[in-house]
Amino acid sequence: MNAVVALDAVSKNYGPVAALESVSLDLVAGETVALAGHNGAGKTTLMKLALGLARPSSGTIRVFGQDPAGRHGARARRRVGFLPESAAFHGAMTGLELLAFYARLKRARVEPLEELLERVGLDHAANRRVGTYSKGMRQRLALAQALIGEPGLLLLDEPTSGLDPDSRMQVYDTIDRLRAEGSTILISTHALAEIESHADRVALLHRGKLLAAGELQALRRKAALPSRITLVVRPCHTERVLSALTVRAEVRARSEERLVLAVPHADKIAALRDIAGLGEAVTDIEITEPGLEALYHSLTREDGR
Ligand SMILES: Nc1ncnc2c1ncn2[C@@H]1O[C@H](COP(=O)(O)OP(=O)(O)OP(=O)(O)O)[C@@H](O)[C@H]1O
Repeated sequence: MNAVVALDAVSKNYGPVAALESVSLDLVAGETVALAGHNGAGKTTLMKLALGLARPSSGTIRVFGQDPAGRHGARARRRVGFLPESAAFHGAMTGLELLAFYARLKRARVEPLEELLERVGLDHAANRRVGTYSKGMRQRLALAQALIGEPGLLLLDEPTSGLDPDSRMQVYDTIDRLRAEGSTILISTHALAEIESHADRVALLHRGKLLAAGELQALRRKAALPSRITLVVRPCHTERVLSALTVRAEVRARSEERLVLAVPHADKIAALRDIAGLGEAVTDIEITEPGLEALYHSLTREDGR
């Protein structure tokens, strides 16, 4: 399958700082990949390389088969929509005027702009001055700006940064809709816990290195992190529950009526069978699989950092 974005052993140095170290990563048409990592991991640098705003120190990057910073990069760059980490707009213009301005800059068609505002849930505010928009509305306007010209690739740099939970949800709703329509999207984020359900694959960056890339389920299996089982037990039954377990289980927390266990993924079903056999000694159960944050911690520990 042809990659929309293909990085092959890409390194980028800023003087002594290695912002990216030999990163190889492909993004194929129709998939949403979360580029996840903490501050300074190299996420924005990777986006800048994909936009042709910077060149790799070594290795190659191709966007739609072209070097985006090369002689023929303009054709590829025109097919990319970009949401920068902090977008600033002129407050005196209306949402619609602003999109028309950006459409002219991009030499894109101006007619479907109302439709774009509708897609990001801003049609009701099309003729309001941007200065009266909330931060969440401005971010959705920035997303609409990135969608001008029906780009084949969307690069979203920290799209939910600094937003309250409601606004974050609205941005994710828009991203989910674009994803369902088959857009190709690269989202950079340090909000590891919340990105999980909004991407097909995750690429974990840490201090310029790609720690892992793949579907979350597969990464979880590979990291073999334990599942967390929380049990509510009848008073004074915790010991009985523990002695009934035939699998390795680490007790993470314990009180008279509550047990929190860490159980290896491979032993989870056997543990549940043991617990089911206890009848009414256990009154409630909750199973939590390790999230992206736990995975990231485990991989950075392995990496010795
Ligand atoms: N123009 C530059 N000159 C010098 N160092 C830079 C430059 N741009 C980035 N860096 C450094 O490269 C590293 C990666 O930065 P980058 O902005 O790509 O990370 P990030 O993952 O996007 O971080 P954040 O989440 O904080 O935006 C950091 O150590 C940063 O200080």
